[in-house]
Amino acid sequence: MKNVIVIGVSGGSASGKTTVANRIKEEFKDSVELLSHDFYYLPYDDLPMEERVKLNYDHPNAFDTQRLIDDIRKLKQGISIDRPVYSYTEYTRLSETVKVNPAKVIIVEGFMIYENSELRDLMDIKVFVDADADERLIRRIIRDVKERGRTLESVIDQYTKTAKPMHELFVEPYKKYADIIIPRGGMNKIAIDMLIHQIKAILSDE
Ligand SMILES: Nc1ncnc2c1ncn2[C@@H]1O[C@H](COP(=O)(O)OP(=O)(O)O)[C@@H](O)[C@H]1O
Ligand SMILES: Nc1ccn([C@@H]2O[C@H](COP(=O)(O)O)[C@@H](O)[C@H]2O)c(=O)n1
Repeated sequence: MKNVIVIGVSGGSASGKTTVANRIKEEFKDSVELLSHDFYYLPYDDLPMEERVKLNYDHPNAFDTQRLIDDIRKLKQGISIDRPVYSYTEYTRLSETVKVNPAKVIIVEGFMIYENSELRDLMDIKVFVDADADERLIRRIIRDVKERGRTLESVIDQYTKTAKPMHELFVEPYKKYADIIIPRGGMNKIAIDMLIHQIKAILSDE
């Protein structure tokens, strides 16, 4: 397929990546397909739930990143894919898949997507959504308790033991690969308008 543009949207957990991706989707509508790195979490279905909840989900080894890379390559070639569906409440992959058709704009969203150079090199524009750690933690607590079936204690425990230290190892150091750093995420209208303008320029150039 001609004119495919791949946009990476990274940033720490609860920084506003999905909000920014949705703003781009609103603009380009059906020309956009969104692939989240989180869809590609490994299922760990050989382990019981009580073991799965203890794993480190902020490490590169927790993902099937090669499948995401292969899927992006297929979409760029005009081939549809069946992407996995992940459940944060079940801590595993569901049995169903979702068909994703090739689109002009593919957004790849995830907190650790710039850590893998093969994945990074597939992207035409790399965005990093920036937010202070305390704001992200507050948002994460609210979201994980409301939407991901977690207790306050479990969110704080996971944040302290894995999410925060892994962010320092696998997210923050890779911010340097971003082309654009967006503070205030989805609320930053000027940055998002500039990004939309740039996407339109690339699409009309090709
Ligand atoms: N700029 C913002 N100000 C306040 N809350 C925000 C902002 N951006 C996102 N949120 C909220 O924070 C939570 C996480 O946002 P989301 O976009 O899903 O982040 P991410 O995809 O990076 O995890 C959501 O509940 C969202 O509504
Ligand atoms: N079973 C899982 C899998 C992942 N997580 C956490 O999700 C975070 C990434 O999602 P964002 O939308 O916040 O980017 C990541 O930090 C993992 O710790 C989880 O809690 N449980």
